[in-house]
Amino acid sequence: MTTLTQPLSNTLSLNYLLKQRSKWAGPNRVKCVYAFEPTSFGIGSNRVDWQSSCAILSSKVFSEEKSSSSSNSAGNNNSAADNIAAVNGHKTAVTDLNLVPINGSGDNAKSLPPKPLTISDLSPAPMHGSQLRVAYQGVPGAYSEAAAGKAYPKCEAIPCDQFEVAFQAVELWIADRAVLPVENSLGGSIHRNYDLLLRHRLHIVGEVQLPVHHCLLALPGVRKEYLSRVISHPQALAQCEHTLTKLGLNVVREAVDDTAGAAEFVAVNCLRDTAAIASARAAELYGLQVLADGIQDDPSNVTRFVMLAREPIIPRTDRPFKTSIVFAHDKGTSVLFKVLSAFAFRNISLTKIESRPHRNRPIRLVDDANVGTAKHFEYLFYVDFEASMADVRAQNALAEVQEFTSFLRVLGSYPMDMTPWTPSSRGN
Ligand SMILES: O=C(O)C(=O)C[C@]1(C(=O)O)C=C[C@@H](O)C=C1
Repeated sequence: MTTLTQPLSNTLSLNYLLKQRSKWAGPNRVKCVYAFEPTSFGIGSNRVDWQSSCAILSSKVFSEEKSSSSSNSAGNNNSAADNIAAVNGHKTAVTDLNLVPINGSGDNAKSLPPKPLTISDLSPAPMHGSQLRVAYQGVPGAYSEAAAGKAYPKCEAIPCDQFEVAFQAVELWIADRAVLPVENSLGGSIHRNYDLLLRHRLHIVGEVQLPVHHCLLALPGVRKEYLSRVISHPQALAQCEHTLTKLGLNVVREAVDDTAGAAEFVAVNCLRDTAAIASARAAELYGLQVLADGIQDDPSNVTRFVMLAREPIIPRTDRPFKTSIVFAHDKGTSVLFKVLSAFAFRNISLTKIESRPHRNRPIRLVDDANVGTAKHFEYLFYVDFEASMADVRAQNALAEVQEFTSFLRVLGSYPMDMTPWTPSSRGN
């Protein structure tokens, strides 16, 4: 039987942060310093939570700008703001969410032309008033660092040695956001992060797509013929597999934690027989030469990253949004078909469906009467669809999905990355 551990309270997290931050701040990497039993499911794991999440998401649509003092779609009389506080467990979320800029406000709002929204505008500013701190997995020069910079141009990027640590950094208020890869156009899904999304209670607040342009890096003076080994992140090795062969490199491939970490390893250990696959920026940072440029098998190689925060953002309808959900069902054979048809009938496009085995890992479900039971599911399904939770079609589709499933959680509703991109451009 799995028992849920108490989530760290904000006070606890802040005390912890005060103790640890001086040690971890600046260039030091955040390390996994403690372990806690991961919660099986967080906010939105049961029907009541999910319903209130949906109610909040649907009742506070900025484009309508109406007072939402009347009853909300969950059928109670709380204001949307109260609901946010209830779901997130503290009132600060309300203030936080009000920081989202809406078409200019204040005395001179009318004279200003409407400013185009950026992804970072839609995400609340940090409560501490300083630079946004963004956790990523890897060391400086990693693609994840570049993705953090693309998502939040003025952020302080905080390197973490594992994905799990990046999640924890946000949960413990050491970072304000985490930016993590979820899929690559060549290598497919990064399953570890799908599993972690489920085990942690962070919300997806945005996405960025980063063109990934790999280089073969070695110590200055080293020639290709000297190489017996190439090291990199497993995804990067997979993305360059054919090109390595075409380059005539008869080398052992070895996986390490991240691309820039591989470059650093070659440089620090003065390895003349080893090359790293990493970015041009990693070459500059660690003093390596570029032996081959653009070695990814597909020039359109792109990795999709998601931005995670402690609070959800308010979904809107005035620009394209995506919503990510995860669900499971424990009976019936046509459930998946029914779920997918809930979107198809409403003309909602699905951009991604991913199934993850969840065998022998019990999930604690809590019903409306607060009675908990442990259930086993064979698979969890992750679905991304192109609609905002502020869109009635999405609300209706999810209400229907809820009928067919035993577990449903909205991971986030967030602006789609619409950045125009050309394969030849270097993203890093
Ligand atoms: O190792 C890095 O530089 C990363 O940021 C990780 C990562 C990944 O996990 O997929 C990110 C983008 C590339 O697809 C290759 C590696």
